Amino acid sequence: MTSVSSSPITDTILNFIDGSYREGSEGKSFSNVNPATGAEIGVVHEASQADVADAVAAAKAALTGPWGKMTTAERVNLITAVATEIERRADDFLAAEVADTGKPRHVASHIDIPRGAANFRMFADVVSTMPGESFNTPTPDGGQAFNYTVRKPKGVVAVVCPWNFPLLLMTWKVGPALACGNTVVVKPSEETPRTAALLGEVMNAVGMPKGVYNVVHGFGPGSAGEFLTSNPDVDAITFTGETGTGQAIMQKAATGVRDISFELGGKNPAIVFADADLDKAVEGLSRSVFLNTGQVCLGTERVYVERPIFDAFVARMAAAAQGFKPGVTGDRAYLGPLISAEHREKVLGYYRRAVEDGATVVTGGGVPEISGAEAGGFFVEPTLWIDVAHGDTVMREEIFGPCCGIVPFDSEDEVIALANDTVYGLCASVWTENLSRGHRVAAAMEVGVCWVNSWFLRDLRTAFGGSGHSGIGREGGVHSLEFYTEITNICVKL
Ligand SMILES: NC(=O)c1ccc[n+]([C@@H]2O[C@H](COP(=O)([O-])OP(=O)(O)OC[C@H]3O[C@@H](n4cnc5c(N)ncnc54)[C@H](O)[C@@H]3O)[C@@H](O)[C@H]2O)c1
Ligand SMILES: O=C/C=C/C=C(\O)C(=O)O
Repeated sequence: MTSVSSSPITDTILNFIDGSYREGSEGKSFSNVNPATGAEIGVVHEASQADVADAVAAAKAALTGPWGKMTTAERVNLITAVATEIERRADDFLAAEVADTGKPRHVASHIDIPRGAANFRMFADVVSTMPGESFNTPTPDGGQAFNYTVRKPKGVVAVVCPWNFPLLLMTWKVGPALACGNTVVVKPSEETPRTAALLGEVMNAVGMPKGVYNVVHGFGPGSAGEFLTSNPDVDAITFTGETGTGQAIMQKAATGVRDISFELGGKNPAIVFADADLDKAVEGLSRSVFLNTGQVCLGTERVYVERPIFDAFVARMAAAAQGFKPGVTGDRAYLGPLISAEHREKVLGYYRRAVEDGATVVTGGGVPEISGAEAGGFFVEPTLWIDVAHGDTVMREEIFGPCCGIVPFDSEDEVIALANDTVYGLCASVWTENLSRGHRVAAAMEVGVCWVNSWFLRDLRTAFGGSGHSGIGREGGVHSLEFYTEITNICVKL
């Protein structure tokens, strides 16, 4: 059986439990919609609490089966084979991701799918090369002791993911989790079930022992998400999503004292100094505001520009914004749809709120005229505001759409204070040709990641995550090992 059985009308998307695809045991299902057209293209089988329990039990059993007995080298070979199979089936993953998200094919083919494979290769390397820790310890009797650490998998890891980069963000967790010898139960977003389900075919194809990788479909409260995070046999929870959801999951994780890794929301600032290379800043920031239709946690939703170049910057950004044509089938298709009608209403609510609060709409602010198959898609116009106050709602709350407010500043101290005045702390970017200032201001940002004269450049070995309401913990390179393993220190009296 495969992840998706297709009919002339819609696809049926199944759960993947203990190496097999199956419907939900309570016969519940929900609609899978293509956001570019608004049309139903599939039916997703919702996992019941019993199905989720079966998935957790299968993951637990796999820990003591062949998977749990494998050497690191054997695990590395398997997850490397997963990466190779994802690359071999890149077109299938591309079709699945585009169907679920409506995003333009060039976005998914350049970002989402390649990172799906890279996230497995990266952590195969990390676990193969990660040194251990040891100490020669003088002892009170004048002798010696030898201390060293061994790392063991945490166990069954619950992986709860969002809809904006479904394969990327799921494998960013599954890759290191499996590399470290854990097993996983994945709960993809209800909006984007396909690539997580499809990965089950890859796991079977490479000979991954059954129960190592499981997928349960559903929603959050009262559904698969809550059933999974409250299951007492889950040993750790890694979650990416909204801050409010993180708070709800954290309460469930407290039962049983499970470790958590959270990648949450943000309200990321960009600072453009008067000496910035304007071409670089406009290219980088227009991507940061409009890539993936602004549905990027690392995206920029507030830009502070040093006053002497404010008007020039606004004009250049407006021209760039108008180059992002809504639509995914046109030859210049750059701006895909938002993920759902509900999310579009949320974003349009912020578009209205900005104007109510006195903002000037430089470009956009509404819904584009689109005809044909995409007339039913969840599109909005790329939007820029000026005459926004730092304290306005659209400058403080995460919108998660293709829009940003632009505010002038006059001094370095002033703009550092403005940038850091938020409950979030995910990322920032600083644009200046004075690199001493670039280093200085970047270090002053209270965020997990700060880019200087760049954005979304990713070295997967680096620490990735946020502070404050943007998350708990860091993932990436050896930082993922800290979350996905338990350490035992062994002391031997010599
Ligand atoms: N920091 C990062 O790296 C990062 C990356 C991508 C997205 N995000 C954030 O994710 C959000 C957008 O994604 P979203 O709308 O899918 O987020 P969301 O929080 O609505 O949902 C995320 C996942 O959590 C599940 N869920 C919801 N309520 C739950 C509950 N009570 N218990 C268990 N599971 C539950 C959902 O079904 C979904 O699978 C934005 O806030 C964005 O900033 C952060
Ligand atoms: O929308 C958020 C994107 C997050 C990206 C990563 O987690 C990554 O690049 O590893």
